[in-house]
Amino acid sequence: MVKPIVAPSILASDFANLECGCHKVINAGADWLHIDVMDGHFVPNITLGQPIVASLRKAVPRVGDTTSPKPKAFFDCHMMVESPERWVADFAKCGADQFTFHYEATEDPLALVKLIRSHNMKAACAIKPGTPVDVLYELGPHLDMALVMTVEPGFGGQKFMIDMMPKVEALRNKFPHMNIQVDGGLGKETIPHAAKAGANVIVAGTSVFTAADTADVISYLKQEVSTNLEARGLLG
Ligand SMILES: O=C(CO)[C@@H](O)[C@H](O)COP(=O)(O)O
Ligand SMILES: [Fe+2]
Repeated sequence: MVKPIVAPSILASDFANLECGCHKVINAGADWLHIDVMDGHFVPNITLGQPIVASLRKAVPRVGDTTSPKPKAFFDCHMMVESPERWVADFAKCGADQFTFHYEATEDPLALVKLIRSHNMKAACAIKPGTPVDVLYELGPHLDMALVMTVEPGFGGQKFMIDMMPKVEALRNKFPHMNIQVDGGLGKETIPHAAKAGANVIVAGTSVFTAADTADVISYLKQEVSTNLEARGLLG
C-alpha cells in the first residue's frame, strides 16, 4: 500500500524568506519538503548545501518532534551532486530524512544505499531522462523510493516530459508498494499523466509556490494521486 505525498520543491521559494515559505506550504497541506541540492558539477547550477538545511531543520522540526509547536516536515533531499557518498554523513547530521542520489553519479549504488541507511536516513535513487528504467530493477527491492525525473535535472520551471511516463508505469507494475516520485513540471495540467502512470510522490515547485491558492493546488495533486492509487487497489 502507498500514500499520496506532495513534496513542494523549495527551489521555487524565496530563499530570503525560506522559513516563511516552508511554513506556508506545510500549513497548506504539503507532506514533505523537497530540497534540491546542486553542486555545479553533476548539473550546471548551484543551489544550497548543509548549512542551509541545518538552519531549516531548526525552523521546521522533524515529524514526531513533540518539543516544538512549529510546523513539521520530512526532508526529502534530492542530491544532484557528483560523488554522493561524500555527503551522506553531513546530510544525516544536518537533518535530512531521505537522501536521493542519482544512479548516474555512483559506481556502486547498493553500497551507497547501505551507507545511507547506516546513517538512519531513507535511501532513494533517481534516474535522469536519458537513463533507462531497467537500471532500477535490481536495486528496487533495496530502495525506499525511486525518482523518475520528468525534466533534465538542474533547474526549476521546465516543461514536463510526458514520454517519461512508461518508466513510471514499469516501476509501479514491478514494485506495487514502493514510493515512486516524479519531479519536474508537475502541476494541475500535468498531474493526470503522472497519477495515471502510478506515481505517488509528487514534487512540485513552480506550481505550488506561485499558486494564488496554495492549498487548492496541493489538494488537487493529492486527489489525483489518490483516485489512481485507489483504482489500482494500492491506496493505503
Ligand atoms: O530537481 C529539480 C530540478 O532539477 C526539481 O525538483 C525542480 O526544482 C522542480 O521544479 P518545478 O519543475 O516543479 O518548478
Ligand atoms: Fe528535485
